[in-house]
Amino acid sequence: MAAGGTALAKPGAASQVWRWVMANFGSSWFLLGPLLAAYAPRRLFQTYFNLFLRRHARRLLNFVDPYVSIDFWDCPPVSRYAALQPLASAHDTTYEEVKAYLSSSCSEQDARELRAEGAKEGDGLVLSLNDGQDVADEFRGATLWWSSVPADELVVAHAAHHGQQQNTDHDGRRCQRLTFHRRHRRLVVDEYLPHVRRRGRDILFANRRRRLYTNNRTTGYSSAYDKTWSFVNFDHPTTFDTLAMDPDRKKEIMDDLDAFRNNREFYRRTGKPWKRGYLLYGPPGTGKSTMIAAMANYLNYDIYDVELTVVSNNNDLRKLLIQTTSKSIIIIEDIDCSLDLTGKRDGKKKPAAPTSPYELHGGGSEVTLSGLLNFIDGLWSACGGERIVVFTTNHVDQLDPALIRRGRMDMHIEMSYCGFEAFKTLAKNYLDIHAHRLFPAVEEQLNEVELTPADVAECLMTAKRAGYGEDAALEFLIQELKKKGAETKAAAEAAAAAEEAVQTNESEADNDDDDEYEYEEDAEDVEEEDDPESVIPADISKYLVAVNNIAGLGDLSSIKDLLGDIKKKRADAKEELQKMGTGAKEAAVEANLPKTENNEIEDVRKSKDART
Ligand SMILES: Nc1ncnc2c1ncn2[C@@H]1O[C@H](COP(=O)(O)OP(=O)(O)OP(=O)(O)O)[C@@H](O)[C@H]1O
Repeated sequence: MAAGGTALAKPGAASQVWRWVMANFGSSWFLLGPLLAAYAPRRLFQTYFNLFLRRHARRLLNFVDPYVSIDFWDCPPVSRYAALQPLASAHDTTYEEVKAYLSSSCSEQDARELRAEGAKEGDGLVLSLNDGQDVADEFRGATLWWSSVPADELVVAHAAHHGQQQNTDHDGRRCQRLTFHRRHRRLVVDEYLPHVRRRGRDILFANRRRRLYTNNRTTGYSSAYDKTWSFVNFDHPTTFDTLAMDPDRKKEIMDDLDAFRNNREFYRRTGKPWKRGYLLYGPPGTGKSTMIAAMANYLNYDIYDVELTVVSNNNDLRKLLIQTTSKSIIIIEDIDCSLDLTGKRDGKKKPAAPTSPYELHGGGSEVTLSGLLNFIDGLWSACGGERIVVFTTNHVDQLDPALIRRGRMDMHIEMSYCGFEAFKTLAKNYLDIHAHRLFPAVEEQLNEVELTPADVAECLMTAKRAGYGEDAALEFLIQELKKKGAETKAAAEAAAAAEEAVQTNESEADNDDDDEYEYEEDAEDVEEEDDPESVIPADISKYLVAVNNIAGLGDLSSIKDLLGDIKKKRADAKEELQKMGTGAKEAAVEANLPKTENNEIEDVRKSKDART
């Protein structure tokens, strides 16, 4: 307007310009003007602006306002359909991560008006900026500002700018805005934002409530609506501090877990999937399950407890794996009892006879060793990363070596009977004592007796429940250990006696076999030498003394018959002997067998007499 005013103030000059324009462009302007006005005045202007002016305008704008902003929108609620797609449901979590990051920054910084919301999981609170508040953040020498912008404000501005209807999709949503100088653009995009996301993820992970999952029975016909895993919150109180085991071994395991957790780059560099297998083996009650709980608490991981017997086939097993999250421990307890996994890797297992209505309708598990091996370290096992697989067993020797070879089960951990160091942990847990005058006596007994930590824990619990003090509780434990020692000794003696008896019987049986062997050889010699005397070896006289009586028979065929009969009789007698107890056996050897043989010999003699 000011320029127009000046022009009006100088009519002479203006009319001169006008005259010049009309002289040069008058005719064509009069022709084109109405056309342009009718068809494309606005478009023409936009094109002209984009081509020639925008660059200059932008330069000017940069000069006036060199700041760039990035908005992070709250995600719309996940649709029901998306929630049913396990792989697709990984919706963008950036907003949550940014908010978690800001939550920690906000509490440290001096923003005055904050908004507090309950964390989605766990008991924590998420603090965020109230509308209109902003907070500065420093990163590698750059200053950046975060502010919370109400969605309505953004929507109105956006709609006004584009001349559109207000989009109601944004209702109730919020936006976190990051503002920074344009010279930090690369730093922000390449380093700062990944840092914010990583840190936010860590905060969300630390605040979440841990879960213990178990797999639901599958039928082989699962649909997208089937829930593969069910879960409860995992609140097991066991830690490595309360786990009773040798401290050096415990430290070794903790170091191994640390090395696993902190070595993401190492796994990436070496091309190994980021996972590790642990085999826990030992007698019942030595703390295998307790160890898993301690591991989960130490790493802050979720637990997926796989019940193999309700997984119908290898395909369903793979689906289970896909639906586990990273930072988790997948366990298969009592792997030796879970399924018959001793079959050939590729061979299909022979279906067992159905034992329940479920199995009758085709519900039995067809998971094979091969399927399980793929589950542990096939291609699918690498998805997600940061996973630990744990097998437990009471009978490590019964497992297929392929299942537990190093590389699959990287660390084999033996959980053994309670030693003195382990006892000290239990004494601290249950009696709250670190040392006591009775400890040496307990140590002495523990060196003698094999008692599981579960047994020792139960003793101390019983003493505690009975209201015993420290002295009485330890005395009680010592008595229990002595009792157990006496029982063990008696059992060992009985076992040794039984063993000795078995060995005696076996050596007797061996002697018998030797006798038979020699006897057969001698009988063959008889045929050749035709000398009945030589048939009777003297050293088997214990059972065959009566045979000497027929030395004068002289009839080879009768002797052969006799030998055959005696042999059969002895075999029968031996079989009977094996069924008898030791005392009865001796009696039979002394009394029955010779008598039987004598009778037999007598019978043969009679038949011989009859023939002659
Ligand atoms: N090493 C241990 N440290 C602390 N407590 C233990 C330990 N071992 C056993 N316990 C106690 O005994 C109970 C049973 O132990 P746990 O279930 O861990 O044994 P397990 O070896 O897994 O037995 P199973 O082979 O029968 O499953 C636990 O609840 C715990 O209270």
